[in-house]
Amino acid sequence: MGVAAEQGRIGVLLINLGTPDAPEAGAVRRYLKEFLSDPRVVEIPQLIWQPILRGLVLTTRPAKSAHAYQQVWRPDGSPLAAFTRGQAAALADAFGPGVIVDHAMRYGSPAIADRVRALKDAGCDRILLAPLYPQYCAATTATANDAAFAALGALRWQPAVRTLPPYYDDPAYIAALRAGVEAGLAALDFAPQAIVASFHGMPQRTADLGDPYHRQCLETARLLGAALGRDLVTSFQSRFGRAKWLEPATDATLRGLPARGISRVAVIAPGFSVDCLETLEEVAMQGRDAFLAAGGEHFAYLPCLNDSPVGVDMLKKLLRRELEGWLAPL
Ligand SMILES: C=CC1=C(C)c2cc3[nH]c(cc4nc(cc5[nH]c(cc1n2)c(C)c5CCC(=O)O)C(CCC(=O)O)=C4C)c(C)c3C=C
Ligand SMILES: [Fe+2]
Ligand SMILES: [Fe+2]
Repeated sequence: MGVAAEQGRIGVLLINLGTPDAPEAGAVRRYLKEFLSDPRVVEIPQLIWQPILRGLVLTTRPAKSAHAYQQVWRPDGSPLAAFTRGQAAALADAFGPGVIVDHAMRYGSPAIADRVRALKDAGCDRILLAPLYPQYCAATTATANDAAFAALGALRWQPAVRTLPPYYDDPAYIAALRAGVEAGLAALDFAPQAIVASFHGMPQRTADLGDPYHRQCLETARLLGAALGRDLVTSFQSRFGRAKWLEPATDATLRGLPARGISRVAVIAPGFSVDCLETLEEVAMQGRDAFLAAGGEHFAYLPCLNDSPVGVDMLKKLLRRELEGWLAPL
């Protein structure tokens, strides 16, 4: 395509992780191959990792994961994709006619490179990249930005670019989480003795090498606990592979609560911008089963902010702030 006919627009690109196109082994295999081949995600030299990935992981995991995806798939697709589309749609007109809000996925579609080019072709000479991860992790935030920068590297006439910083301690994020938890608790027919805040895990080594993700999760939990006026039990889920991951693990934590006299629990996943396989299947289904099997009596999973008005308002606030100087002050 030639030079865009119109310039002077601003693009906002919401970026999330990505998800398979269908809850079937073939589609899951394609997704996992791209995801787990990212050196930002699995930090093992490719010469060693690729034979394990192709010979072992991609021959066994896709069928199991496809089965898990089938438990949560919606008529309009993967929950992660549907909620991310919902966020982009709800934000579409948030910043006026000169601002185009779009969304992309780091793995699968819509691809980041395609959406960056589309924004440029639509006349955006300024783009705000917004990886929707409250806590920074190189395996999520950095690789999303890397992919966008790689796409920019192919352009003769690059737009100016900003990136949304992590927002793990932002008062607007904590307030939105608090509102979501309070509404969720009010709708329950039991009073939980504990609230478990489950974050996605990562290898302990990644934290030791300087990734701030772990301490940003702990800070989010501390601030949210203070806002709610009660301590949260913090844990880390979705362990992958044999290395030591962040602890305590969510499944072990849930299994251990009844023995500590806690038989009524609510679980939240504040690190996930939207509900997805990891929250809806691993926590809300497997976690519930584990807790009840260990003697728990009441279990509730409270949804992520997703495309709720409270969640979208919070994103609007964060994004508007990053657009300061590009847009006239409010
Ligand atoms: C080496 C493995 C992984 C690291 C490191 C990792 C970090 C990480 N992931 C998220 C958010 C999500 N992960 C999701 C799925 C998922 N994650 C891994 C592995 C690692 N994640 C796998 C193999 C999978 C696929 C599912 C499976 O086969 O079990 C998802 C959900 C995707 C969906 O389609 O719904 C999210 C979201 C974060 C925030 C993070 C940082 C620490
Ligand atoms: Fe993950
Ligand atoms: Fe999982």
